[in-house]
Amino acid sequence: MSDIIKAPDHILEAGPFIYADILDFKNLQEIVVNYRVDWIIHFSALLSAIGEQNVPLAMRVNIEGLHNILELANQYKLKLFVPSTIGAFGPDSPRDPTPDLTIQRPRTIYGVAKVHAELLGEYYNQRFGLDFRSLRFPGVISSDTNPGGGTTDYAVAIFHEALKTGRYQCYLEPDTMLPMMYITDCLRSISEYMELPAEKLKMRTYNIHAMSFTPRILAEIVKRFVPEFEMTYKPDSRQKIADTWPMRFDDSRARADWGWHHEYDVERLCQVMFDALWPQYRPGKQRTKPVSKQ
Ligand SMILES: NC(=O)c1ccc[n+]([C@@H]2O[C@H](COP(=O)([O-])OP(=O)(O)OC[C@H]3O[C@@H](n4cnc5c(N)ncnc54)[C@H](O)[C@@H]3O)[C@@H](O)[C@H]2O)c1
Ligand SMILES: C[C@@H](O)[C@H](N)C(=O)O
Repeated sequence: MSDIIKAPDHILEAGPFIYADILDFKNLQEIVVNYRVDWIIHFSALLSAIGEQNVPLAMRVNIEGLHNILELANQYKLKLFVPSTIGAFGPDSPRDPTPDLTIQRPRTIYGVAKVHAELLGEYYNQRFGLDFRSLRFPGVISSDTNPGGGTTDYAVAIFHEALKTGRYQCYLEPDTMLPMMYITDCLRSISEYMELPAEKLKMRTYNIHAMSFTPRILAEIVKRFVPEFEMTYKPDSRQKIADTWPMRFDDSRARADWGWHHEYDVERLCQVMFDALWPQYRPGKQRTKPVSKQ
C-alpha cells in the first residue's frame, strides 16, 4: 500500500507501506521495478466536494495522476484497476435507475476526471491491450476511516455523531436518495472482478449497486440503535452535486456477466457500523438493543 500521508498503525501492521506520489512518474517507475509490482489498484483522488474547493489540484491529482498511472501500467504491462463512481453521471443521465451506457455529462471536476479515466482506460485496453478494469461505486461506507471530502460523507459521519453527541446536522435534504455500499462489499467486488479471466468481461467499466437510501431513512434506522438521536438538515453546496447524481444504479450487467451480488443492505450496514463504533465512543457502556422496525 502507498500514499503521500503517514499511515495509521493498523495499516502499518497489515503489510508493507511506502510513500508514493502519483505525480512523480520516475519514483513510480522505481517502485514498480524494486517491488516487482504486477497489479496497480489506483485509489488516489480528490473526492467530489473537496475537488470543487481546489479545482487545479483536483486536475493534477485526478487527471495528471491518472495519466502517469496509465502510462506506467502500459509500460510495465501491469493489470490496472481504477475505481469510478456514481459521480461520473450528471443531470442529463437517467437517475432512477442509471444504466451502464448512457449520457455522462457530470458537473464536478471529480466526475469529469472519472469519465476521462473510464474512456482513457478503455482506449488503452483497445489500443495497447492494457488490462484496464473499472467499477463505478456508490458512496462507500466504512468505520475504519474518516469521510474524505465527498458528497456521500454524511452516511459515514452520522454514525460517529450519533454515538458521540446524539445529534447530526445533515448537509443534504431529507429525501435525497443516493446509492451506497458497505466497504466489505466494495473490497470483495474489486478482488472478484480483478481475478476474472478477461474473456468473461463484456465491458471494462461496470456499475455496481448495493442499496439506496435517503438521509431520512438512514436517520430512522440509526434512531433504533440510538433512541435519543436527532437529525437536523442544513443543505449546503453538496446538495447541488447530489441532485445531479444517480438515485439508484442499474448493475444488471455486472450481475449477469460476472456474478456480482451485494451482501449488505441498509439494515445490515447499520448493524456492522454500530458494532464497530460503539466501543470507540461508548466504552464500557451497555449496548442498547436496536428497537425493531414498526
Ligand atoms: N469513498 C467513496 O464513497 C468512493 C465512491 C466511489 C469511488 N471512490 C473512489 O475510490 C478512491 C478512494 O476513495 P477514498 O474515499 O478512499 O478517498 P480518500 O480521499 O479517503 O483517499 C484518497 C487518497 O489519495 C491520496 N492522495 C492524494 N493526492 C495524492 C498523490 N499526489 N499521490 C498519492 N496519493 C495521493 C490521499 O492522501 C488519500 O489518502 C477514489 O479514487 C474515489 O474516487 C470512492
Ligand atoms: C460517491 C463518491 O465518489 C464519493 N464518496 C463522493 O461523494 O465524492
